[in-house]
Amino acid sequence: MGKRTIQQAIEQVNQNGEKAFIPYIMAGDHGLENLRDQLLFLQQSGATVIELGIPFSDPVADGPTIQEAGKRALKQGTTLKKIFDTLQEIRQDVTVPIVLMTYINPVFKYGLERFFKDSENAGVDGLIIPDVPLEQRSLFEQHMQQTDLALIQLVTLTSPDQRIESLAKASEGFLYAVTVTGITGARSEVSEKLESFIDKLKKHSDVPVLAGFGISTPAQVREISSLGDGVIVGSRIVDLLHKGKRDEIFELIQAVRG
Ligand SMILES: O=P(O)(O)OC[C@@H](O)[C@@H](O)c1c[nH]c2ccccc12
Repeated sequence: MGKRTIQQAIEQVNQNGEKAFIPYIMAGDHGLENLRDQLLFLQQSGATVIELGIPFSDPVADGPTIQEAGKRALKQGTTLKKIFDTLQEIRQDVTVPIVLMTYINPVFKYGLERFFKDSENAGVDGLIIPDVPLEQRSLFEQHMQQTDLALIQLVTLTSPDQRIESLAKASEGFLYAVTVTGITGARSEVSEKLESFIDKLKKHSDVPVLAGFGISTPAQVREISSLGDGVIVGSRIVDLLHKGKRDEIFELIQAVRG
């Protein structure tokens, strides 16, 4: 468990000549009583790591699909405390590494020290906190250092070179290459600049480079995963899970196998 677990899981898949697939789901969408089943389904479908979103009332970086999932989760009474309790109960059944994606506000509300401690106790391996820039890391550095959690950094196509370098160096577990500018959600064309962008990231990063945002079809999964070490898919997974189309999720995940 911890920092190295995420990187190792991805590298192991890559060593087998395959790419990594990280599905994102919203914790508590359809009730936390279903979280175990959802995670096990993703694991059995071939997920390398799972990104689990914490529902929040003001999700500035989320597209409409994930915003709706967050609203559904909140309506079900999902709280951070209940998520940790559920994870603790089910964690031993789920073998894939888990990354929590949360905005900083719920973390402050929960209590910084308590958040990092409970994350670790619940078997969380890494964190994505998109609204805390690298420079502000000192906000929680002290508490984070007492844990073995990986802090995953996001880089965008529009980041200046120097910034790309520092983010690539700082990222733990993997480096998240944001492949479109703007919010999350499906889109149809692969950016031409993507290939050179991912090459550049690979050069500066000691951890695997995975691309995410706007990936929604098996063809896109195949194409984009081939440029780096794997892909992250959120909105499409959330949508298919909501509609009960599990066979399509399976197909999407299996697309990383070529
Ligand atoms: O939904 P998409 O377009 O497939 O993109 C993944 C993304 O949703 C997921 O990683 C995520 C959900 N919320 C976020 C907020 C910031 C960064 C990333 C995320």
